[in-house]
Amino acid sequence: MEPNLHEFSDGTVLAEKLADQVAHRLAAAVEARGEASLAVSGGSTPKRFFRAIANRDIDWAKVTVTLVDERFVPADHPRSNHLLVRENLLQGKAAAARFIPLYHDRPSVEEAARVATAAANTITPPFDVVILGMGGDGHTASFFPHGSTLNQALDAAGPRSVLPMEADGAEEPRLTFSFSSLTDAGMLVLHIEGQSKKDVLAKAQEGTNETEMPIRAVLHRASSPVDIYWAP
Ligand SMILES: O=C(O)[C@H](O)[C@@H](O)[C@H](O)[C@H](O)COP(=O)(O)O
Repeated sequence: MEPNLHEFSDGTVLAEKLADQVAHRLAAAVEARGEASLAVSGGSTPKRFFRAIANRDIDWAKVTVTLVDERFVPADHPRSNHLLVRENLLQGKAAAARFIPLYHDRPSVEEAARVATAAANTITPPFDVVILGMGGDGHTASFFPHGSTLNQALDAAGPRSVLPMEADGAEEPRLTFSFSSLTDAGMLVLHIEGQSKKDVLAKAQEGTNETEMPIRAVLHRASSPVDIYWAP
């Protein structure tokens, strides 16, 4: 299934439009089921989107927010995605949302992943909305090239779970939802900005080697349609 490319004049216009679409999807889920779920990425790109969605007028008390991946650092560490979400998304109206962290203070990232998997299993699958980013090396979530658990993480038949991941491209051990947890979302979005990311996307779309560019797994075999949101 070919991804749908949505291009915008700048990151602010993109953030507002994406926030409209995500809010609509979450509100519809709450209307239909009495609950909704949103899994977001960390990094620098999502910040404007977080601030835009935070004040959309939906029943946030019925929305569960989590992360597609997390650095294995405490929530007060500057590289924590939980910190990023707490400071930019779980504000205003969205402060009422339930947040499920991936980081847990355990002696190993493997033990933290087991605890995170149990906590994540309280979220009714599939996610209503998943927002992925992409690194310049073609990673997404914490599916890093040649990552320590990459084959397991990208296995479409694998269990819905949070896995530990270590890789040369990751500054610290990571916790990441598996491919099977993320790619059947009601709304599956890849949010990238800048020409260099667009060039990386084009290279990813041309090739097939997922170990080299794990984003290819999402682009080529996600069960949900992929909506790419891009601005210069
Ligand atoms: O924890 C993370 O870093 C993210 O989940 C990661 O997958 C991110 O989406 C890309 O690295 C892009 O990051 P930027 O938006 O900062 O380029």
